[in-house]
Amino acid sequence: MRNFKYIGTIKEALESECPSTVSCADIVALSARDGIVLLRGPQIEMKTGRKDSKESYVAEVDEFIPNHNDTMSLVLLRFQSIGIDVEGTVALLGAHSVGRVHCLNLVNRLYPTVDPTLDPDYAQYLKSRCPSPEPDPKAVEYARNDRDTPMVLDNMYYKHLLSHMGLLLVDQQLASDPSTSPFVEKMATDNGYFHDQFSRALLLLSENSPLTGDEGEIRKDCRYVNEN
Ligand code: HEM
Ligand SMILES: [Ca+2]
Repeated sequence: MRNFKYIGTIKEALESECPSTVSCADIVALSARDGIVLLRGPQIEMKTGRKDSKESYVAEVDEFIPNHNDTMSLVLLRFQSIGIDVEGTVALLGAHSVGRVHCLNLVNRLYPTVDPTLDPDYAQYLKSRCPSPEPDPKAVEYARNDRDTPMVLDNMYYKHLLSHMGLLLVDQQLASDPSTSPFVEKMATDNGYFHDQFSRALLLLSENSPLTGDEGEIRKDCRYVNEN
């Protein structure tokens, strides 16, 4: 989302070469595929042919996208409802082996008291990154998801979870919940296993109820539905 502008750049290049042919939904999916390779993750063969929606469903986002303070059982239920099992959900969260989290989403674990499940040294570091209990929502104040290998999609995320260095509550819960912790332990020791499960689950995610044929359109500008 942080670099959504590049979706527009890719769309412009495609439209000038081959108008009204490649959907924004396919651009997003293939960008994820290529981003994963650039971050030294697995090569995932993805299908194309998704259409873009003819309406905007912003109101449905809150209903279907899990929140980082949700319980583990609710998070698992949400993924299960689109055919992704517990093992796959644990693997998908491994995407938090790259990228950042804004302080706004972290301060609830740091102030007024530090979440006791958080490693104390790590909490101290996070406080230095996020010194105010009430960060300005517009400020670019953040902590990296993974301080050791921030630009590699590897199993470092799971090693950190086992050392109580999960950044979001949802991350830390993955290591403590009995239904997910066995997978966390296995992924922490086996990067190949993590990559295999991540590939399998990302394919399922990318093929979740696509619009085909007349159900959708090829948007001209990814930020707007077509006029007609
Ligand atoms: C229970 C499910 C999930 C929750 C609650 C969740 C929540 C979050 C939150 C709160 C952030 C920080 C956003 C910010 O402060 O700017 C974040 C970042 C991120 N998430 Fe997730 N996430 C989930 C699943 C996933 C999945 C399935 C993927 C991909 C397969 C993913 C990939 C990422 C990435 C790459 C970032 C870093 C973004 C950046 O650097 O700008 N997340 N997530
Ligand atoms: Ca990493």
